[in-house]
Amino acid sequence: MRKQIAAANWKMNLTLVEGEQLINDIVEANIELQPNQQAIFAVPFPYLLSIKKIADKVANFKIAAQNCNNHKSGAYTGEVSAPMLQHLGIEYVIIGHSERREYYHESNEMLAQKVNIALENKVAPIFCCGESLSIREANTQNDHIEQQLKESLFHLTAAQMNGFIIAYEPIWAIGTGRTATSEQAQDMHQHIRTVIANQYGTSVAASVSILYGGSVKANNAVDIFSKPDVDGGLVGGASLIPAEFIAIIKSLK
Ligand SMILES: O=C(CO)COP(=O)(O)O
Repeated sequence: MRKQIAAANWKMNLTLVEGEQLINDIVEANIELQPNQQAIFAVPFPYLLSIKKIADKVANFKIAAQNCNNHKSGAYTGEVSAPMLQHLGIEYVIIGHSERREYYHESNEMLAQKVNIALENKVAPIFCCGESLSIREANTQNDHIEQQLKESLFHLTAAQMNGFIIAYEPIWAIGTGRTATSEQAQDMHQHIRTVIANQYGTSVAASVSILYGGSVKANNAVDIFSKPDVDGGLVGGASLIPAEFIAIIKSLK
């Protein structure tokens, strides 16, 4: 049974004290998670260990970094490597968020390198894909997403793809309050699963968790997560508010 995941992406928000307060509030809610359900907190690099210490009180609460470099080590001032994350005990890393693709010019090819280096170091990628508004308006989103997956992931073996996590985040729905409808999310998630099935077979495709991201809130999470190919969400703004994110975790199926 594939994982159902509520992932918080704090982005570049909160002081450490505010972050600790937020995760403490969520821990204290004593949410009962099923064995296949997880909450993942993608926090700023300097907070990884402090937040991990609090999250570790709950078995299915995990920590993610928001990025890693595409090299193992070296003269890359200001960067953080996958081996560093592994040695901190960080289990996940977001790779290819649209904000990094846009502001830091991360190409599909560079993201393939990041995926490789994360996997080599046993940090599981949460690989993001998504289309811009102009691509959606031209109705070429399916081809666009397929290309992102092919160029960044399809060199992987079936064993590496088994249980992989992908986040579909339409750029036009991020931070805009304009969420995709649950039908639009389901259509794309089904497309993603079909593309994976064509490459790797149906059993690998069925094992991949596909999260939806883009203005997920407490009041739309149940509807979006109820769709058969939606395995939870990657949540920005609403993950910064305890009551909102608690409700989103409770909306997992
Ligand atoms: O980018 C996102 C999560 O990675 C989505 O952000 P919002 O939930 O704020 O739209």
